[in-house]
Amino acid sequence: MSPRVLVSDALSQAALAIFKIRGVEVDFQPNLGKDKDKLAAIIGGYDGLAIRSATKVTPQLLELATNLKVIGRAGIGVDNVNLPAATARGVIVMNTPFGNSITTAEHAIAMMFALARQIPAADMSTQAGKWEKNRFLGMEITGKVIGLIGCGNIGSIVAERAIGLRMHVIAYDPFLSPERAAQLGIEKVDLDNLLALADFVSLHTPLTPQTKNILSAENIAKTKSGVHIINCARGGLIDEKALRSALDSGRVAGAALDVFATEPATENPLFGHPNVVCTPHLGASTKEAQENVALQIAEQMSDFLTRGAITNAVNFPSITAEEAPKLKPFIALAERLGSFAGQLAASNINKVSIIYEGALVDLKTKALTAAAIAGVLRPALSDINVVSAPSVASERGVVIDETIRAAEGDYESLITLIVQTKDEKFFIAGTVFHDGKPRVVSINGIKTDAEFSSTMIYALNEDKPGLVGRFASLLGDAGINIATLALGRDHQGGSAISLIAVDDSIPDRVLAGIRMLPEVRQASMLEF
Ligand SMILES: NC(=O)C1=CN([C@@H]2O[C@H](COP(=O)(O)OP(=O)(O)OC[C@H]3O[C@@H](n4cnc5c(N)ncnc54)[C@H](O)[C@@H]3O)[C@@H](O)[C@H]2O)C=CC1
Ligand SMILES: O=C(O)C(=O)COP(=O)(O)O
Repeated sequence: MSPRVLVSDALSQAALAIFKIRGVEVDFQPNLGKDKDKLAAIIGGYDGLAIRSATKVTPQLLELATNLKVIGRAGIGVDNVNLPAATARGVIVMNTPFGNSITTAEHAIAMMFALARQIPAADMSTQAGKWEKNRFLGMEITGKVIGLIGCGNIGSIVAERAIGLRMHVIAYDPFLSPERAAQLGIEKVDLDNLLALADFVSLHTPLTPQTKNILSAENIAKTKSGVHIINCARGGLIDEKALRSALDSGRVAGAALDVFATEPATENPLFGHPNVVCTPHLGASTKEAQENVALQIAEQMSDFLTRGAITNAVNFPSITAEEAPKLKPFIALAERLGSFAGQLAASNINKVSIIYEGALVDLKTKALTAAAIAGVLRPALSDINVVSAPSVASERGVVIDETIRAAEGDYESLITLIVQTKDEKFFIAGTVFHDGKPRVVSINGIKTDAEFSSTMIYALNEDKPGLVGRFASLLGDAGINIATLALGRDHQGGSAISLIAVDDSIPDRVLAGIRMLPEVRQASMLEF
C-alpha cells in the first residue's frame, strides 16, 4: 500500500505532483490545521503530515497519530511542533531551512520602509481624500544604523540588502564569528551597544528560552530614543505590552510586526497604535518561496516514506536503514550530552571535542558527532538539524575535534564531550546500558549516574549535609514531584553535583530559590 500524506496547511499545490510522481498518496486539506478537532479525528490514518505554521502538532495530536512517521514543515520554524513529543514517538520532523529566507528578509526590508515613510498610514489618509502632505514627514534610510538581533540565514540576507541601501549594519549574535561578520561587512556588537546605537532594530532569531522577550521592558528602555523596531521572526521575542508603553511615550517611534505572541492575532495590545504596522505572518508568503518550500518538503517526505532517506530532519541524523538500530541509542546519548552542555553554555562556544571509546569505534561516529553538535547548538539555533550541524558549526568558527580510542575506563562504550568557551571548559560523559537508555556518568570529572528526563535541575554545590532535604522542600512546597535524584562529588566536603529529574517545569521563582541556597554555586533547569 502506498504511504499516505495529509497536507493540513496552505502549501503550494506544486507539492502535490511531487508526492504523486514518487508514489505517495496525498490528501490536500489546506484549512484543516485551523480545526484541531477535525484534524485529531483523521490524523490516525496518515504516515506523513505536511504543514506550515497554522497546524499545531501537540502531544495530544501525536498520541492519536498512531501511524505517523514524518512531519514535514514547508518552512523554517518548527516551534508549532512539539519536538520532544514527536521525537519520543519516533516521528521524524523535517523542515526546509533555506527555501523562504530571501523572501522573509525582503519582508523585513519592506517593513523598514513602511515605517520610515509611514506608507500604510499615508495610503489610508490619501485614499480617504485627505491629501495630508505635511503630516507624513519621513526618515531617510541612507546612513542610518540597522541593528540585527540574530544574524543567521535571514539576518545575513537582511544585512546584505541593508548594505546595498547604504546603511551601517551592526549585529548581536553570540554565534556570529568575527570572520563571518567581516565577510558580511558588518560590525559584531553586544546587545547593549546594539540597542544604544541602532535607528532600526530588526529581530532574526528563533524563539528559545534565551531569546524569549529579548526585547523586554528593560531592553526597550536601553534603545536609542526614536528607534524603529521590526519583527519578522517570532512573536514571543518582544514584550508586547512594554512595546506598547514605549510607543505611547514616544521612545519607540514605530514598530512593524509580522508575528505576534498569540497567532492568529485577532486582538493585540499593539493594534490600533498610529505608529504600528502589522502584517499577518506574511514573511514567507511569496509565490517563489512557497513553491520552493513545498517542492522541497514533498521531495524530502516522499524520499523518506518510500526509500527511508532522511534529509533536513531536526530530530534525527541521516543514516541508512541497516545502521539505524545500532546507532539509535548512541545518537540519543550524543544529542542529549550536547544539549546538556549547550543549555549551560551562555554563548561563544569555540570548540567541541568528542571522544568515543570502546565498542563505539565500530560505529559511524560522524552521525554521533553531528547529533552531539546539533544538541550543543540547538538551544541557540532551534531549527538546526543533524545534517547541517557540522557545517553550521564550522561557519560559526566552532572547532570540532573527534577522537576514537579503545576503552580506557569502566564502560564498554563511552562518549565524552568537552565544550569550550572563551572562559571555560565543560566536560560531560555518558554511556548506554543494556536497557538502551542513555545516562550521564560524569560531569567535569565528578562521577554520577543519571538517566535523562524531560525536565531536570543541574546544580553545582558544596558537599554539605542537609542540601538534598532543602532541594526537596523547595520543590515540594512548589508542588513539584522529584522523579529521580543523582548525586556525585569529587571528595567529602568538596565540590558536588546534583541532577534532579522532576515531573513538571520549574517556575523561575523556584529556580531562584535554589540558586539562593548558600551551598549552591550554580543551578540550571535543563529540558530534553
Ligand atoms: N515571518 C515569517 O514568516 C518567517 C519567520 N522566520 C523566522 O525567522 C527566524 C530566523 O530564521 P533563520 O535566519 O532561518 O534562522 P537561523 O537559525 O539561520 O538564524 C538564527 C540566528 O539567531 C541567532 N541566535 C540564537 N540565539 C540568539 C540569542 N540569544 N541572541 C542573539 N542571536 C541569537 C543564532 O546564532 C542564529 O545565527 C526564525 O525564528 C524563523 O522561524 C523564518 C521564515 C519566515
Ligand atoms: O518558515 C517559517 O518559520 C515561517 O514562519 C513561515 O510561516 P508560514 O509557512 O508562512 O506559516
